[in-house]
Amino acid sequence: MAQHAKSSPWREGRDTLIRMPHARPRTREPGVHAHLTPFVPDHEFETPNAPREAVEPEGASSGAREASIMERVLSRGDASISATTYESDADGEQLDLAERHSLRRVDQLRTDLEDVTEVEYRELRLENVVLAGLFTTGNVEDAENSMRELAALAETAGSRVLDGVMQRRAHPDPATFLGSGKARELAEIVADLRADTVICDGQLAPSQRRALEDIIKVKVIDRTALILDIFAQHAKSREGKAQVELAQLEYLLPRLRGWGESMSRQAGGRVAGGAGIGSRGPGETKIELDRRRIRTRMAKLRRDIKAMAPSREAKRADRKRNKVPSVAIAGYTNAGKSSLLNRLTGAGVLVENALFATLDPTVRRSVTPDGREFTFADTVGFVRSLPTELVEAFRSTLEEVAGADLLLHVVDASHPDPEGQIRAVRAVLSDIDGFDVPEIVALNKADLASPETLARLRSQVEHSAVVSARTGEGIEELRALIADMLPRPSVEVDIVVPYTRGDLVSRVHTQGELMSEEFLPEGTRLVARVDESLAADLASARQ
Ligand SMILES: Nc1nc2c(ncn2[C@@H]2O[C@H](COP(=O)(O)OP(=O)(O)OP(=O)(O)O)[C@@H](O)[C@H]2O)c(=O)[nH]1
Ligand SMILES: [Mg+2]
Repeated sequence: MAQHAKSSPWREGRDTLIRMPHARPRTREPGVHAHLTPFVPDHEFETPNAPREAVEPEGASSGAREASIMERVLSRGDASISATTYESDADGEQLDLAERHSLRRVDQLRTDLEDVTEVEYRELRLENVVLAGLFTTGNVEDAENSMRELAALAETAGSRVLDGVMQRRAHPDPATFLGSGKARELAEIVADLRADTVICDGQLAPSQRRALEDIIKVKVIDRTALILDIFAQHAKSREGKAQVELAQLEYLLPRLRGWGESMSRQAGGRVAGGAGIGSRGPGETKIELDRRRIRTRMAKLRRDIKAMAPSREAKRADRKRNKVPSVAIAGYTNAGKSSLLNRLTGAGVLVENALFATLDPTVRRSVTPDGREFTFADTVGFVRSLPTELVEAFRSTLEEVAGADLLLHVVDASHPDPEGQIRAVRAVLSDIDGFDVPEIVALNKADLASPETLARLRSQVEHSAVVSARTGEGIEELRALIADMLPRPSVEVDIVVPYTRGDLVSRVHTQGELMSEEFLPEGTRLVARVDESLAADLASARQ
């Protein structure tokens, strides 16, 4: 064990919490932890540091703040709920980085819950956090990776990770997640560092969270809440936003007790009167009111999402009808999916050195080297053990993948555990009904990965390409592999198309595989492979 401790960044010990100074990838203050190893080797954390001022004016008393929140909530009738600031159904251009950052600056932990009800959840502001994890099964590396990922997620959410601690124990403590003694040690660390939030690496039962908060005296959240928060910050499309909000509410509902028992309280008459919800009876608690409003909001979101579905369905049906083959790009978050898509298509899809830069499906057109058209769809990044509340929120992305002709699975080959990432992605995909799409594994970040790792990974997957989205290495090979694995048009034709039907000739160029083209007096003679519908159109055009 001592050996292990030496090579590991953890300061291990059976009787103390294991601290993980490396959990702090971006240091802005000179201090003890200034020499930290980044989470991912290429993480430069170049994201501009948005100022993190609080939303409320300085000096605002908590009473005044509460009143202003209340006002905001009350000024939103049901009508404004449907007019929530959803942006266009962006299915392509999602480039407004500046806008994202300004959004983050205003309210870095924005949650759409503000539209619904005043619950403590949305007062959650992750500023200075300490991470807490359990180190259950023997493997130190896994535990470290999981904590590093949590640290990177926390950074993505806009918080500063001050420290990380882990406890070695076989099972989470049913009452307090960490053992209660360890929780008290953690409370001291938190007080020392003046942290305001603890993020637990796992899922906390509502009662565990409350018990931990009672001991630690600051907000405690779990991995799911953190991921939800990031999703809420990054969702761009109308549907993405609605789905994330629904997931947030689902998560929130059983946890409506407030952050610590002391914070739950009875609603004053002011709330009931102004909210315009006439059905509230005397003596009903604020929490019950919130719960009802949340359910109403959830029902509305479900209806909205249902109503949005046709456009996506229609788009896909359209592609199906035109028989444009599609390639879905999937992979672990931060693997380089968007970068690779940019390389392959020259598209300006957002690339950001933060996890979950992409939240909505983004479709691009491309052509194979032999001229066949197809589409690429970028997708959201996966995380290890994606919380179940979130799976539904990503169905739009996942459906995109399931409906594709080919899966381009991008892997960060420079990650400490690429196999674990591959497994995580495959596990989620295999959960989708009828998922049966041929897969190409793109071993990305070859510029950083070791040749041994690349060789090992290559030997484990059937169709792979070693690439670097950054340097362009291997991109041509990948293109060729994609062209090779895309479904081929099935009908072979040898046909003369009259010169009046240039449209058909160009369709053969873009959709078919052209073997030869010859210009005869009566028209263009084409020898090609095309799909059935084009073959039928060609046949009917023949004189
Ligand atoms: N060195 C190196 N860095 C890369 C390469 N490909 C991507 N990156 C970097 O990895 C980070 C993540 O890239 P993205 O393309 O945003 O990753 P993604 O998989 O789309 O991430 P999400 O959409 O957040 O899930 C960025 O900082 C990229 O510059 C590569 O081949 N080599
Ligand atoms: Mg992306």
